[in-house]
Amino acid sequence: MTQIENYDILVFGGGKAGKTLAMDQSKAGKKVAVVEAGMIGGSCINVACIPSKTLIRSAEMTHLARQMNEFGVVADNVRNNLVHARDRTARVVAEMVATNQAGFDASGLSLILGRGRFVGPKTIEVQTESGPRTVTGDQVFINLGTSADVPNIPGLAAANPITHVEALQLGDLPARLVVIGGGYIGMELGQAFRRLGAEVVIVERAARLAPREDPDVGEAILKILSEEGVEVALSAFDLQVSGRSGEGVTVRSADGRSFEGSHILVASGRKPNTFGIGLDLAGVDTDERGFIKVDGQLRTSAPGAWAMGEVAGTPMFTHASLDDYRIVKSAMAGGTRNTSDRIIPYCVFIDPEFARIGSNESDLNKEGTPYRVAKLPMDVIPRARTLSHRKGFMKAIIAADSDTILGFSMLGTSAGEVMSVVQMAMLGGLSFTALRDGIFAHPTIAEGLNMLFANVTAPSKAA
Ligand SMILES: Cc1cc2nc3c(=O)[nH]c(=O)nc-3n(C[C@H](O)[C@H](O)[C@H](O)COP(=O)(O)OP(=O)(O)OC[C@H]3O[C@@H](n4cnc5c(N)ncnc54)[C@H](O)[C@@H]3O)c2cc1C
Ligand SMILES: NC(=O)c1ccc[n+]([C@@H]2O[C@H](COP(=O)([O-])OP(=O)(O)OC[C@H]3O[C@@H](n4cnc5c(N)ncnc54)[C@H](O)[C@@H]3O)[C@@H](O)[C@H]2O)c1
Repeated sequence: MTQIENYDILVFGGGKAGKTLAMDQSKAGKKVAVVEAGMIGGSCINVACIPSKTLIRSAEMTHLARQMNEFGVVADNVRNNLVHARDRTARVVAEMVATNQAGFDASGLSLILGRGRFVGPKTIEVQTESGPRTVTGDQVFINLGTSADVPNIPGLAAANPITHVEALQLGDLPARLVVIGGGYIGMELGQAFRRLGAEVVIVERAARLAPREDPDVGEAILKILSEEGVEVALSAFDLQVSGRSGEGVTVRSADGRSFEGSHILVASGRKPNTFGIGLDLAGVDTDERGFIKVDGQLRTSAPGAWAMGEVAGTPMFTHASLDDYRIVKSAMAGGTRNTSDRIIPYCVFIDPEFARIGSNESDLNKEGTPYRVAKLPMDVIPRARTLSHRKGFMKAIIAADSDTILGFSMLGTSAGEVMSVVQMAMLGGLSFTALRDGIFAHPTIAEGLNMLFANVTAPSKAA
């Protein structure tokens, strides 16, 4: 065994929560090490949110350029250069990696690059370029993230499918991309590749897109994608794949439908990076899917070991992982913040965006909770007309017997930003009338909130 190096704080996996905690604790004077396989700054900036949103922006610009006539601009023969788009994406990623590296350096933490695995409680062996190192921590924080799951579909693994990692680095546009899964990644990248010039077919096993959202959301997204030429095959079960990605593939569903493509992208969910890393030797328990079991303050079953971010079953968003850091920091200082007392917003970066905070109709119907609903089509909002961004709607959910805002969903331009306005009202405990009667600048998209909340009906009187 190599000589053991001891740290006060040992962070295993440098995702959003882990790197933030590590810098914070190092600046506070603790001796801190981060064991990271190679993605400085974690998956968000290297292979996930940042490169996908950067490529999506290139796709959006291409799409807009094709519509220039509508705006009185003559732009003929518009086409996308994927190599330039890819290089722009790589530059944005490189800048953010450099910013993260500078942050690590300034904080004084030790970054140990190499794949790690537990060899005992709070003890990790790391395979670094210069050989194995063994490190321990008084407290260990596991933030290992997840990877694309390649489902057990006959022929899929043999087809050598690409994942988001390869898709975001392509220099040659696939002629026809078959996407397995119509969730976040499938919808975002499916639309982007269509706009970049590829034919795209999304094969989804659920009966509608965005199945966790209200049916009107999935229907509206389906219409938007279909109008752009993205083919969407719903209720596609028991798939079988033949061929190889890059050479030609065929996907068949049980009902006899067949989808051909040049490439296949798998986007059907994620699996935790917990396999083969000795969690049993560390005394850290996992659930049947491999996610680490934690309590409400993110403690694992092993004393002095915590888990944060996706690997701990936290909703798969960077801002949720960041909030795990806040919860752990609070818990370390004796605080009581808990994962059960937070509402996590999210935004799907299709165009127009879809964003949600709090409950939707489907959630409340399932619970049997009565509510009031107000809906507003985007095309009545003056700003949406000036921008020619008329698609989608806003929807607010209000308690049946009080003015409390229970939730907000929006499919429309700037949905992520407008949702944050409603989120602040919810966090501040404001009633919906504050958004109905507040003065918003004209003409902004947020101004639509005045109109939306003016549509809330009066509470029903108890009999
Ligand atoms: C294509 C895509 C787009 C996304 N877009 C968004 C978005 O727009 N907005 C949003 O909020 N979320 C988005 N997400 C989700 C988001 O990326 C994650 O929720 C976020 O990065 C938080 O991850 P994390 O902190 O759990 O861990 P990660 O950031 O995944 O970090 C885990 C780290 O552990 C390291 N690691 C793993 N195993 C080992 C090992 N054995 N030894 C050493 N190191 C190891 C990995 O290299 C990695 O750096 C997207 C995800 C994908 C895949
Ligand atoms: N904008 C964002 O915040 C953003 C963007 C991308 C990813 N993410 C995060 O990453 C997570 C993973 O994304 P994802 O798109 O891989 O997963 P997802 O859970 O969002 O969607 C997976 C989809 O694949 C379908 N599916 C599963 N197995 C299938 C099969 N065998 N055949 C056909 N369809 C199948 C599911 O029904 C589902 O609709 C997301 O849940 C999200 O939390 C967030």
